[in-house]
Amino acid sequence: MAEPAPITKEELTSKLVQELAKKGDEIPEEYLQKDGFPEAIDAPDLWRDNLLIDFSLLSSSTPERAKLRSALSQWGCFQVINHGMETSFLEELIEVSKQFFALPLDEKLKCSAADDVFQGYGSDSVYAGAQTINWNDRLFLTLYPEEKRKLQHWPTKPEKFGGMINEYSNKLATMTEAIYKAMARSLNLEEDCFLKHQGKHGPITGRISLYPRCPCPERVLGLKPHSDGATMTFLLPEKEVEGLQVLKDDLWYTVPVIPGALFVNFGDLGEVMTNGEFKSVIHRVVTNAAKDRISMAAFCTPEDEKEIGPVSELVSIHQPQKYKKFNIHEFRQMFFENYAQGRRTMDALKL
Ligand SMILES: O=C(O)CCC(=O)C(=O)O
Ligand SMILES: [Fe+2]
Repeated sequence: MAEPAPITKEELTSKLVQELAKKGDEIPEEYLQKDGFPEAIDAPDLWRDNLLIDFSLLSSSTPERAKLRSALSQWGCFQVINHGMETSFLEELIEVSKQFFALPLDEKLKCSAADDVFQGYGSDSVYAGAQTINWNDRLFLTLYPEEKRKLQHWPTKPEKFGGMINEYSNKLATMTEAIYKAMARSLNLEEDCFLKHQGKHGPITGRISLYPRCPCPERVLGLKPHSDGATMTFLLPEKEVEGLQVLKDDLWYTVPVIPGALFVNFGDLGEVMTNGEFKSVIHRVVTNAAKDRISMAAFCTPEDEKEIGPVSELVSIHQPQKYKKFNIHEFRQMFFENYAQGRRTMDALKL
């Protein structure tokens, strides 16, 4: 199956959840989860202790790296604080994103994803195939490195948007490098082991999502259970509205919003790279009837020309290779095909 063909702006508009939500409380069948879905557990202490990483300690503290290792191998995610970005800056990023989604439709369509479904403003239903559709609209943008940005899809309004996103992306690129190093050291590997494998300037793609308030939250998901087609994802949530949940041992856990913290999760390419030492976490987003929710996800991937596969340092007689080797183009194709059929790409990557 090929990637989806471009669609017209009219088709795109007809699939926007924000427009649908304005029409009233009737929800089309294709958004409804037939059998509902299980509730999540609140375990706030876990997120304030075992799964909370102090970024400023990663380069100097062995215990902090051990905590990182344990979080990634057991859960595939953590929250990170003391990363050097002010809480007020992060809150403003969400605010500016809110302002984008609040613009008139015509203005937003200037960044439309109609001609390229993986860049710009649009909704998931465009390429969801015959499955239940996610209750969200989003703005997809290549954030890093700068020369890969497709600026025709970048909003010019609000005016602050471009500058703030630029600052944020550069900061994430620096953080990624430091986290890859700490991950390697936590596994007693050479510090540059994962960095060499990924390249220093692997693309970071942003996905800013709007989950409009939903009249039927018990039957509708903002984002269905999935794992990310990335090595690692940084997620900046809106401070007042929770929605993200992660799966561990068949139970769902609410991810609480910790002001100023970023949620970091491992994706499929990260699990492959570490030969399964670190897990690609399955997660989902629930909706709520009271408020819209905004989040900003940033997906880190390897440099395009890198071969993807488990690093040789984590393959041995005692630790057989668990995943195939492939390149990013093969991966994107597989990811899209599996996504459209509601399957996990991870399963197709196993040997
Ligand atoms: O909105 C969120 O909290 C999660 C977003 C996400 O999982 C994704 O975009 O892949
Ligand atoms: Fe995700």
